[in-house]
Amino acid sequence: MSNVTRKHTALPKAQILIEALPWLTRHNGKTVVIKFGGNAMIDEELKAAFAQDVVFLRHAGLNVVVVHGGGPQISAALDKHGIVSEFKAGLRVTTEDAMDVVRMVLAGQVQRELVGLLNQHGPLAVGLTGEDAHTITATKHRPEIDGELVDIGRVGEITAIDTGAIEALLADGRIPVVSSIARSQDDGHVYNVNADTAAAALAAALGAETLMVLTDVEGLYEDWPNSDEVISRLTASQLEKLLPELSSGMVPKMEGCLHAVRGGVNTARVIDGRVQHSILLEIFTDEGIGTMVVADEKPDAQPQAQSHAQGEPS
Ligand SMILES: Nc1ncnc2c1ncn2[C@@H]1O[C@H](COP(=O)(O)OP(=O)(O)O)[C@@H](O)[C@H]1O
Ligand SMILES: CC(=O)N[C@@H](CCC(=O)OP(=O)(O)O)C(=O)O
Repeated sequence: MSNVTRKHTALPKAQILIEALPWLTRHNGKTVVIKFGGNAMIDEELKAAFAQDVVFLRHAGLNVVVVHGGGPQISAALDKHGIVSEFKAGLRVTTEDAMDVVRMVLAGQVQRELVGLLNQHGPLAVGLTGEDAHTITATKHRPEIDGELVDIGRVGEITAIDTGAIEALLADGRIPVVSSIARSQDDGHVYNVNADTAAAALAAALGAETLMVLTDVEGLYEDWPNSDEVISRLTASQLEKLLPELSSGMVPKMEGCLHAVRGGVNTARVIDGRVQHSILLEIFTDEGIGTMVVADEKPDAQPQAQSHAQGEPS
């Protein structure tokens, strides 16, 4: 291949990199928390592409924190142990025996695998659970179902986040990979925390710019399961109104997005983790793919928007 031909074939690649510049400039030095859902870990190729995207962001100057799920992997392991999986209010009913399995699968299998994939690109990833260095502290969670508080075992409600260990890792150029297990603040147990909830709490506590939640749907469907119309953007207040209508896995996910945005995170996004390089796709589309949750418009911005609408010809 001649030098001229080489230049011609490389030019579109340079243009593609330049298209990412505004996003990368905006995010340089900022923190992004990426939640990789167990349902999005479909095959080896997808997991490898996820690791490439995360490492790319890290090398592009972002502080990346990975929080991983593993719901289907836990259910499969519980099944092998003859323990039936049951969910209430979108959360796994976690007996003491089940908790051992949850911890083994999340910290011993899923987290180890992701750390391994990331570290194929260099000495970057360090795995930890919420138990380490008091990163996540919880107390027993009793969700309210039909007006009654129910006991769902060793499921934790986050009471405190200590970002010290994660921040030290980020300052050292590492990629923390966090399993959603919490230490107890009062009874010496460990608790199972939904990974969306953990990711959102960490994003808020870290003052992250963005929370990205990778799952197995395109985003939040407007009228699930009847239609596949994805809501592309909604404000915190709009989401709050929608919450009571949501079901199953979307409940902790969207509650988490709301918590993150109300806690100061600029945008929380639910994106389709089944699409290869879905994280990088976000960089190249201004509005992003999937569903984006943003803070409510500032009060002083509203009158302007209203007067503009009023002034329009009917
Ligand atoms: N309104 C909705 N829009 C999209 N998905 C929904 C909605 N309501 C419920 N779901 C369900 O939530 C699931 C995603 O949550 P979950 O299974 O917990 O995934 P993950 O392992 O990624 O956390 C979807 O696969 C879908 O079955
Ligand atoms: C309390 C609770 O439900 N914990 C979750 C933790 C894993 C998780 O959240 O994984 P996904 O993100 O893949 O769903 C569970 O036991 O399944």
